[in-house]
Amino acid sequence: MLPKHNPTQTSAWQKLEMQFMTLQASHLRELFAEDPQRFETLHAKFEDILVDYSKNLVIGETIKDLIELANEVELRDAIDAMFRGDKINQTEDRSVLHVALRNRSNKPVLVDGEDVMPEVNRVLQQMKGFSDKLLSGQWKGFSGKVITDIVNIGIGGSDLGPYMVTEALRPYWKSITPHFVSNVDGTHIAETVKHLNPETTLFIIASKTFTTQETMTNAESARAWFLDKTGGKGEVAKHFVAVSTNTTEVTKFGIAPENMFVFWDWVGGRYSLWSSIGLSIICTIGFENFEQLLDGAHAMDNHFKNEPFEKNIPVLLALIGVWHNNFFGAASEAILPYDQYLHRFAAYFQQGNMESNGKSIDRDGDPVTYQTGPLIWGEPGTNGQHAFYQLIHQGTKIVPCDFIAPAISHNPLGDHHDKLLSNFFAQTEALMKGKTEEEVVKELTAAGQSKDAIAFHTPFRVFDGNRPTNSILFKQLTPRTLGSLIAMYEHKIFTQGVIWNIFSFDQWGVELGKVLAKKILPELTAKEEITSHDSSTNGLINYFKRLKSI
Ligand SMILES: O=P(O)(O)OC[C@H]1O[C@@H](O)[C@H](O)[C@@H](O)[C@@H]1O
Repeated sequence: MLPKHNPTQTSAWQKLEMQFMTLQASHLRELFAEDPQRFETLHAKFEDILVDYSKNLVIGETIKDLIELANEVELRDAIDAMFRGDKINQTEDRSVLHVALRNRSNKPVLVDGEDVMPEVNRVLQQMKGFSDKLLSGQWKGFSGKVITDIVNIGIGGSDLGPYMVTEALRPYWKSITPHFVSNVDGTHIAETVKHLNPETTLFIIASKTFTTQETMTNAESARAWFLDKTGGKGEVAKHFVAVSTNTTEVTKFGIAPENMFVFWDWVGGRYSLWSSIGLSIICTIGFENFEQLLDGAHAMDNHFKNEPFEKNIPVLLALIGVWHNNFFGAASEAILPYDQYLHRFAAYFQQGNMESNGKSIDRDGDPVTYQTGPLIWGEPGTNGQHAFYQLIHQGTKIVPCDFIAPAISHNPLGDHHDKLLSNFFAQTEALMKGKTEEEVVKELTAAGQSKDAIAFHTPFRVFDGNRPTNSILFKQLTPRTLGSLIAMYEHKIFTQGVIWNIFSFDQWGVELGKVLAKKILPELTAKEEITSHDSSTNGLINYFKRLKSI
């Protein structure tokens, strides 16, 4: 079980409140001027990944108190409980063992007294065998042609991870092109299959439960499209495989047991890309590259499990996040990768973070009296700079940002990468330093502006600065590095959940809407006026029906 502590009742919290009083009156520019060693003291390294957290309004003492907070809430015990396989997902009575999926040491991990590693390795070998056959052309479609395209049909955790990773690792693609269909909006599947050849396309139906409305609807439509396009000659068994924990439902759908790849209830949907949910990743980048991804995550797992908190990157990032969220009142965090390949990274961690820590009931069942998970958002640099950075630089809200960049591009075109990285460095410097009134006046005077013009223009051109950022810099976006980066954020989320005393591995908040949608569905085709809801919902449904002339 996880230890339970109200973080605001710890002595560290009181100390942090005092620190906040002092620090909120200081400016990062001064802190850098006062301490030339600031970068040296406030950065951490893991393999070639450097995390610079010196551009946050913290001093050594703050980090010390934040670590004391982690100690007071017994974070170390919580980490051990997860790795040990304790049922820390108490509201679903499940272990939380995505770390076992990438446990490259193969040391036994017990769930209900049974080692899960043999099963994990068996499914990995099954996926290797399948992807080898597919990529070598040995697996043929019903008409004898090799598979050129795969379509992963899944949603949430059964879509976001594989989609993000295959996009991030495009330089490692082999002979098969992956496609992803998630939305129940018919446009998604229709537009995806439009240009595909059913003879050379394989569908992977990915769903932990195999009951998710969106996925099952899309899977049925895919099967109908396949049978229609092949004039009924197509063999479903050669073009459909499934990834699920639910063997009964998979069999009912008509997928042969040998074409089913299982995983287990101790794998959370949003932590499942390491399991057979990663089948589309393996079929795209090959098994060896997927192993590298697992290796990178495993190395980060060991770092998280063993490093003292002073040097522990996920813990430090989590603590700094708590500092911004609970003391400075920052409601969101932006993830800003300066790497086009990471264009789905923020979207991926929107689910990872917000579904895990978007909770308001503590582990005793009581409402929390403090802020929990932040809103997560972001776009790749430099696109964001020309869109929403205005607010980050001069708006009324504090948006702590993670800037992420590789030193070496997979596409070394002219000076593109140096230009990209010059922006990466410039933005965090600008956000930290800002631009003073004095500097603006000097600049306008040098430009020959009149006194009146200077007086008018100055306030708009001042930048307060003092805006917090982390910079995460590494050599190149390889499968191994990506594995480490994903695991780093996963463990940051875990750490924060422990501090906030909430259950990070359930998602009851998504259920209510699903239930109501089921109730509404038949009402949309019923002849009569709908009166069973509130006036707004009734009004909207009835107007929709009028528009559709039902
Ligand atoms: O993989 P499944 O069972 O189809 O579930 C997909 C998604 O369903 C959503 O309802 C859950 O909130 C997600 O956590 C989950 O990833």
